[in-house]
Amino acid sequence: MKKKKIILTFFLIFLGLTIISSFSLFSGDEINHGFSSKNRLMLIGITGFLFVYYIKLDKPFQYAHATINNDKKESDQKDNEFFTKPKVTFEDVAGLDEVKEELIEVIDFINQSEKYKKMGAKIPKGILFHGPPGTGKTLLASAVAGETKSSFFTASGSEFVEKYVGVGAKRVRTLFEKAKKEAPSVIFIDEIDAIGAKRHMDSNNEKDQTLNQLLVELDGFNTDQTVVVIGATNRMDLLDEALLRPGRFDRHMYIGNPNVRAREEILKVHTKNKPLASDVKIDDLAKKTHGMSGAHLSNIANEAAIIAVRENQTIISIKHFEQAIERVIAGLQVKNPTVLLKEKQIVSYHEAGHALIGKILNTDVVQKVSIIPRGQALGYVLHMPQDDRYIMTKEELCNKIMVMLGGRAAEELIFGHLSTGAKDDLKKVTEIAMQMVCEYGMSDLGYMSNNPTMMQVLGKQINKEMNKIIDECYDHTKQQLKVYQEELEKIASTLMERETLNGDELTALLGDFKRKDETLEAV
Ligand SMILES: Nc1ncnc2c1ncn2[C@@H]1O[C@H](COP(=O)(O)OP(=O)(O)OP(=O)(O)O)[C@@H](O)[C@H]1O
Ligand SMILES: [Zn+2]
Repeated sequence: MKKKKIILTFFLIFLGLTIISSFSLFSGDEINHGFSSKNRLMLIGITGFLFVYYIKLDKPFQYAHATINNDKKESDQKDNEFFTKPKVTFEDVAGLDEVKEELIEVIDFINQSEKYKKMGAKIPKGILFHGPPGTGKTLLASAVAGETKSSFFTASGSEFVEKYVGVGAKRVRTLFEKAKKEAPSVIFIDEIDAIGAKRHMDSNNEKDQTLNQLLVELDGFNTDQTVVVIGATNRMDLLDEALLRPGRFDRHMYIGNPNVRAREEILKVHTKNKPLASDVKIDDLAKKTHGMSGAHLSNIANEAAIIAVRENQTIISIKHFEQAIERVIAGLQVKNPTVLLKEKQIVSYHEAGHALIGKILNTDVVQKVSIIPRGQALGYVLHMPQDDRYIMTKEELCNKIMVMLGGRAAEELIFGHLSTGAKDDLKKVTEIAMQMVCEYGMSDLGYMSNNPTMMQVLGKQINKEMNKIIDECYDHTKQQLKVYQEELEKIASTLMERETLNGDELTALLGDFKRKDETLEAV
């Protein structure tokens, strides 16, 4: 290949020179020198063709070059390991005002570290974000780096345990070394519970070594280095005490699910660059998305846009958002479901039971009842609380249980037997009853506050109290359904026919059904 290339190089030089000389000779008499313009054109054509061939021949050299580039890329990648470019600032983080306010002090420390160092002030180097998933912990940490134009290093606790098996402790050291070298920097360790969970007294396993290294690193850097470490977890209760001690992760910030105002802000951020129809009212959407996290809301905004594109629309309307909410809450709609007629009947009564009890007790607003299978559910009722609630009374918790038992009670009332369809309902009911007894002191056992020793000793009595609550709620639910059986049949048969009813349709279908309230009092 090399020989061929050398010969071709010489030949091309020779041809090139001939063409050049043909031009200089041409200044005189072209015919005398034997270079007609036709010949010259032919010569240029042949040279061009050979040149292309020459370039093709050169390809292996290019590959070699590419390999060198790849090697360089790999070494760059190693250098950039853990490093992420922060693309957001506080403007991109909606709501969370109290947390942002607290973080302003940290930002000031990074931006004006000299001011603090002069005063000998020790600024918290370890901050712990804790709270449910998808509430913006990662986003917030990235925004701290963005606001301070710091280098941003991210790692996940589970990565140290799963990806870097055997070298977790070494990777932690590397992470801190890099961050110190690039200071000012922000280190973000997500899922910190994966390495920071309580150590076992007798074991010296790899996870413990990684955690020990993390503790060493946290203790190791002083105020001269402007490095702030932010950890995040959904399970703060699992963390080793040592990690939370002063000087380590000693500032704890709870990042919870957004309230209605924050949901509105988050939806605004995520619909900012999307063409919205005039029927989309962000404040209404915020009310309809109770209990959802920022990640859910960003998902809904994106899903609504995708649905609109799928329908060949140029703007996103409220109907697309409603479909997106359903998709996010209830899962994907099952295409061509094969549900037997008998099953469809059972599901219709089951969902009608939930919806009707919700209406009777006037708990949350029923937004939709459907027997179209979604995800693993054969039917579902979407209900949303009217307002954000922070305190609930015993009566309200019982009402919640009754709505959940409405499905099972309707099945028993109409068909005289039970089915497996109430599995999830029963799980949720048991959870609430357990909280009522063990956390809220709402049973005859009185105040308990989730004390593990007490729970062990009183195990049987706790069960008895929980059963008492659930049984009473179930009896009451069945009574209600008996009184309103006519309405139950009406909802179920409409569902059989139309498969879905929205909140307004349900209200219209029931009319002034509460007229029976007096009868119920007498039951
Ligand atoms: N307050 C918020 N403002 C704007 N967007 C938000 C907010 N909270 C969450 N989001 C959106 O949700 C996405 C996921 O959030 P993020 O990854 O920060 O949550 P997280 O709390 O770190 O979750 P996890 O605990 O599961 O790691 C973000 O990329 C963003 O699009
Ligand atoms: Zn149910």
